[in-house]
Amino acid sequence: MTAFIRAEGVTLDVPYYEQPMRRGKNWAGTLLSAATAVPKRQFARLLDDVSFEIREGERVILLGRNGAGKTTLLRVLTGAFQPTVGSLQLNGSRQALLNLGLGFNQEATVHENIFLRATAMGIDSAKIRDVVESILDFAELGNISNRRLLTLSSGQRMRLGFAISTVVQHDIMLLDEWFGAGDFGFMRKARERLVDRVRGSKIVVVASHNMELARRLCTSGIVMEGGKIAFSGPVADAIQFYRKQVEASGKLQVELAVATAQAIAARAEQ
Ligand SMILES: Nc1ncnc2c1ncn2[C@@H]1O[C@H](COP(=O)(O)OP(=O)(O)OP(=O)(O)O)[C@@H](O)[C@H]1O
Repeated sequence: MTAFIRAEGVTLDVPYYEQPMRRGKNWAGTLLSAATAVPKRQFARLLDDVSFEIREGERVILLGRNGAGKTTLLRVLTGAFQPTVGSLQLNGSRQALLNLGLGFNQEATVHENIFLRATAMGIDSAKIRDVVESILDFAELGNISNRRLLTLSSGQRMRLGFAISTVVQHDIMLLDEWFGAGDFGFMRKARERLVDRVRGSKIVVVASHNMELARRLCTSGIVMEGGKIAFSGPVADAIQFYRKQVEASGKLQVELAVATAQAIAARAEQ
């Protein structure tokens, strides 16, 4: 089976509620306005007419400044969000490393959480039974597998999430940043497994600000800006485009700061 991802005119609108200013003349007024204020329902366009095709063998880095839409696009690719308009086709099994804590039940034990999470990932129960020991081994949690999840440290939970998410090799790998999970020793082990999974994947899409990673790992790049694709092409060109974009915005900010300082100085002289 040949893996591919094809997005055509993908647009995503999400509803959100805007809270009116809750400020009274005194604390009683503030309390009253907070109690009676009605939030206004609005829609935000997070992705706007996004089209691209990723073929088998491609490793794509999503670049862009904070809030450009990289994580949102990854969430659409995982199936967490359905496009409002446009179409998305994915051929191949997906492995998403976006939120390692997703699907955990705090009250359930470590052992039970492995079954919960792996089932949610679409792994059948016979396969889960086969891999449960290796997950516990990798996460180094075998000795506390009967403890409830809420008693674990955040690093231990992250290790568990990582071990479950990467236990099976998939065709398409979706990554949000090249994250660190757990302490130094575990991070080294996690990185090795990640490199292994990346090598074994037919398609990789990773959102990152890390240029070095982009150059080493990826074949092409997509630069996002305001929920749209600003550039798409070979990784070296994408990095160059992104660098120029960042430099231009830096220059603009300096120019704005200078203009503001000059305006303040001119006013002070009047
Ligand atoms: N549920 C939501 N409702 C409203 N706006 C949202 C929602 N989720 C994300 N956004 C907005 O969408 C935009 C894109 O967010 P996204 O997380 O995709 O950015 P990003 O490119 O991954 O940024 P970063 O590099 O900071 O991680 C941001 O302006 C964010 O505030």
